[in-house]
Amino acid sequence: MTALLSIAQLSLRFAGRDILQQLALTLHAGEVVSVLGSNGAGKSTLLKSILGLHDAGVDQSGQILIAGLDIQQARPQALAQLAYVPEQPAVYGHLSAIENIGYFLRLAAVTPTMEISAYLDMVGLPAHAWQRPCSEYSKGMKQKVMLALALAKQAKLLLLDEPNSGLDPQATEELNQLILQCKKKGMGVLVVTHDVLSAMAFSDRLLMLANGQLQPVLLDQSTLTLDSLKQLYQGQA
Ligand SMILES: Nc1ncnc2c1ncn2[C@@H]1O[C@H](COP(=O)(O)OP(=O)(O)OP(=O)(O)O)[C@@H](O)[C@H]1O
Repeated sequence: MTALLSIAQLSLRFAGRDILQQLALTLHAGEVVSVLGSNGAGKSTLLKSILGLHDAGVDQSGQILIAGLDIQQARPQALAQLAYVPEQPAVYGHLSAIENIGYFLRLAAVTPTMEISAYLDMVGLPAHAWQRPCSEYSKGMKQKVMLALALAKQAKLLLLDEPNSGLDPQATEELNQLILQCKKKGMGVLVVTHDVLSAMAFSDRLLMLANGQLQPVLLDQSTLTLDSLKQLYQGQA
């Protein structure tokens, strides 16, 4: 089975400082992987590498394949396979959910297999909001629009940056369930987060980014304390 995300020997330097060092990661269909790490560890840098967003001048080496497609050599085809939800979901405030999704699908030259409203229904966005401008939406509602777009686009790989930040407990639970729904549909999901409890709830694997590399983390919710987490982040666990 082709991995949906395959990263090999990824190294990246900013101003002579190593941020990622020979980093490796493989993620398959139906798998949710969460990346934890201290502030400044390089989590957003890693996402940017996967998205091919670094300036041409950035010192980066290694290989990133999305559904078997090289992000450097077949960028448009590789990017067509993924959906990215940034920490602040990027939707046009003056457009409604339906208009936003319609616009982004047209940009991607994708014809959805169902009505856009069916995808909004699937992610649980209340019908009364569908035609309202997204500037009136909460963060959780904007995330739902972006997840509906990911489903309509039939993205294979979903990247989520800090999805739980700024969400109240109910919105957090709804988002966690949506991530599991994407997993059930066979998407591969990569989450960068500081919300360890949520990550434990929806992830198949937890990884810690430290010293430019990803290491597996095993956590037991029953013994989790702030102290044990601090130790984990300091590499002493
Ligand atoms: N364009 C850039 N030029 C130079 N240094 C950068 C650049 N972007 C990020 N950095 C540095 O690279 C390091 C990793 O940053 P990054 O934003 O990836 O960390 P992070 O793990 O996402 O942190 P946080 O949890 O705070 O969001 C930091 O020291 C940051 O200052």
